[in-house]
Amino acid sequence: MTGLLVVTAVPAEAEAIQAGLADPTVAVVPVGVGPAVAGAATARLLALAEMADRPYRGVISAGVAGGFVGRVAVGDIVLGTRAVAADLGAESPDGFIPVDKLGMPPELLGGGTDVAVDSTLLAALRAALPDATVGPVLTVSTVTGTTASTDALSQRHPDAVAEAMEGYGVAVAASHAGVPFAELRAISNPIGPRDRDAWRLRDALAALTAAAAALR
Ligand SMILES: O=C(O)c1cccc(C(=O)CC[C@H]2O[C@@H](n3cnc4c(=O)[nH]cnc43)[C@H](O)[C@@H]2O)c1
Repeated sequence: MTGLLVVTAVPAEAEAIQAGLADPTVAVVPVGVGPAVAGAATARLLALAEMADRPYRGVISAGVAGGFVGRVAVGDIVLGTRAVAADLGAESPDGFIPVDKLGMPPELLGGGTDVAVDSTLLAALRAALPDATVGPVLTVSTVTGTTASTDALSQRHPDAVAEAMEGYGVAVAASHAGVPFAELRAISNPIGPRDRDAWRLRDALAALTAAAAALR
């Protein structure tokens, strides 16, 4: 049995986590941006480890994220309770319809649009990061960037704390491999009208480095 696998979107996130790690058995791999590439790359890493008879004992989707204003602040650490595929579905004149409400056979939906994180892994992370905000983390393929879409998303997910672009894909890969899943994010920007200059990447990456000691 090997240690934990931590997957990030970009190398800067992986380097930030690597810089704070205390446990040498944790592997940190930047796998790419978005749920499809992150899910496929994670599935491959998990399968290779399994074939080598060195399965990972957990996989964590980690990196920076947008935070819902009023629920979390820039620089905060978030621990996901569920990874929610928030834009997987259909638009309609009456609003967004999640894919699991479109009448498709459930077996085609791979467990639905909402994957719970592993309770044991989450409990260990909560104990090590008592100041973290805990709640559902949305996975989107398009970064939310208007007031209208922010309000709609916030109303559809009143308990969600953050959005990022990989968690659901990594969660599905973990679920198919039978490996416990969790999500750890540092808030780099508020979710809202797009303002790339307002992103506090350096602060968020520093928060990731500080949080990385909890990954063991
Ligand atoms: O340019 C850099 O130095 C740099 C350093 C670290 C990270 C990046 C990214 O571009 C990260 C992309 C990654 O961040 C997540 N993210 C962050 N904010 C949001 C958001 O408001 N909505 C959705 N996703 C967000 C996401 O997981 C991206 O993959 C650049």
